[in-house]
Amino acid sequence: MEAVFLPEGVRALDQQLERAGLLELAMEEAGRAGADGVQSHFPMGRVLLLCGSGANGGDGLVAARHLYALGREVVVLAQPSKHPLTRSNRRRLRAIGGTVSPLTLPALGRELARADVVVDGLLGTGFVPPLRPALAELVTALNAAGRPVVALDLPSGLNAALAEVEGEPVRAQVTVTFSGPKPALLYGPAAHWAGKVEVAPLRVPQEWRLTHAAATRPVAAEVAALLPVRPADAHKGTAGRVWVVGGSEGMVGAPLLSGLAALRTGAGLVTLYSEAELPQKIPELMIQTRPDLAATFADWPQKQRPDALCLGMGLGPRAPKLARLLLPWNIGTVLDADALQPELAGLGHAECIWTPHPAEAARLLGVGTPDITRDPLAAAQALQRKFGGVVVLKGGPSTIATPEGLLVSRGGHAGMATAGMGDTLSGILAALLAGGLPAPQAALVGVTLHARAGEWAGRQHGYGLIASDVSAELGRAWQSLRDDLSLKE
Ligand SMILES: NC(=O)C1=CN([C@@H]2O[C@H](COP(=O)(O)OP(=O)(O)OC[C@H]3O[C@@H](n4cnc5c(N)ncnc54)[C@H](OP(=O)(O)O)[C@@H]3O)[C@@H](O)[C@H]2O)[C@@H](O)CC1
Ligand SMILES: Nc1ncnc2c1ncn2[C@@H]1O[C@H](COP(=O)(O)OP(=O)(O)O)[C@@H](O)[C@H]1O
Repeated sequence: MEAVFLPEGVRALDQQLERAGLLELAMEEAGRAGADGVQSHFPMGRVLLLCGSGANGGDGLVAARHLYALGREVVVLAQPSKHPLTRSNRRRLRAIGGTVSPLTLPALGRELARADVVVDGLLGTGFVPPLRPALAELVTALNAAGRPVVALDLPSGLNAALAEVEGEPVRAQVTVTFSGPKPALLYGPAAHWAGKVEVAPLRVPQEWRLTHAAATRPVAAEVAALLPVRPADAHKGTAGRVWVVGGSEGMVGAPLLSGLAALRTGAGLVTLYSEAELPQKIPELMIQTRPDLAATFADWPQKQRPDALCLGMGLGPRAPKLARLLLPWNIGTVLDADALQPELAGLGHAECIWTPHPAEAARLLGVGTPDITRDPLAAAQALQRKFGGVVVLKGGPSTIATPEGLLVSRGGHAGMATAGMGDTLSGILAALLAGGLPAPQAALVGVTLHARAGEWAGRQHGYGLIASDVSAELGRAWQSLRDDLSLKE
């Protein structure tokens, strides 16, 4: 289980490490991981290390010592050290013959001309934006030189907590981040500056890491362990009955995509309910057309209710009324698209999943879309508190808010940025709910399957992949996720 950290979490963890007398060892491990990152990605040539005055600079000085010991040609330009461990690591570097020169613009210019790779140990989680002008000038010069950069913890000038970018941060090819990733390394546009992100968890007790984490990012095997296993004598009645309630004139494809995804995720019986005529394109789907869905469901006998509902895709303005009617059924319910309306605040129950994309999330919270995308963790949490149940704030990655905490998804493919992809996710989630997974687990498994199927489809179709390609790959995605579990066992 990987931990996602905000700066305050890193500070609290550092305090705990300091009390235990382990902070120095943690910096040693961090610096060594940084040096290993340089060695594995840029094994040849002269290394220029830029070190700030805080602990991030200390990591840089440790990295310099390891690289020097490995026989690399090393040049260190550093600001005056303020952190006690940064000071002691400066002394250690000097003790083995390394030199440290003051970090000035002329010195940087000279050394950049001769460097093959640069290590950015200027600022980490202690950075408080905006970047002061003297450092901003150095960062601009560094980026203009076009040398490959390995950033320690995060590229200097990025606010670790946020996905937004203010001013010009260091542009890194590789970022070696410590303890766990920070939101700025997970979500664009900030993450675009970090290059390839490698996590050096540091040998910190798992419990300490999780205590101070803002969110977690489960590894594939942890998600795979949640996949339901069906008995050999299963039949369509036990494999989960899903209803998709959606579609309206001109919007007839959305419920079909949800229905297809529900079938491909293993739902035994999938029925589409709509007030519009839906084309019978997928023979395995049962289609029920009703002139007034609210009247149809008002007196529906409890015994004939499905195992899970998927509501809102292309449904139009009737969606909130139907949501009010169907949420009290208290069965697994996915609310998407037109069913994502602020008037439904507080109506979520333990088995429901709201699936907004950022613009829908903004509508639900009454804020602008940039307020959502700059801080997806906070937005997902606010949505969960306001609407109840489980929230999947969609994106690449998606953020899942449950009453127990926040999760960040892995995987996906840029080709998934196409219409109908969210409808597909809704169908997957509904099938998992119908199969008996509790909503928090269904959200995590569903988002992971969707992303992985997108990866498989992306290999074949690239940016031209369409939503039904993702459904076609769901079986392979499921199987490959199970393989991750078997490999671990
Ligand atoms: N558990 C872990 O994960 C571990 C993490 N570790 C590492 O600790 C790092 C955090 O270290 P940290 O807290 O010392 O802060 P850090 O990022 O070095 O920045 C402080 C410096 O920034 C400066 N500064 C601030 N704002 C500025 C601005 N706008 N413009 C210009 N300058 C500005 C500020 O200057 P001052 O305000 O003091 O003048 C101060 O000098 C973390 O990222 C990771 O690398 C490991 O070592 C151990 C285990
Ligand atoms: N670049 C990407 N990487 C990973 N997943 C993506 C990416 N772009 C889109 N997705 C996923 O595709 C889905 C898009 O949903 P949405 O915008 O609601 O589509 P629609 O409304 O057209 O059905 C979300 O689940 C999102 O996480």
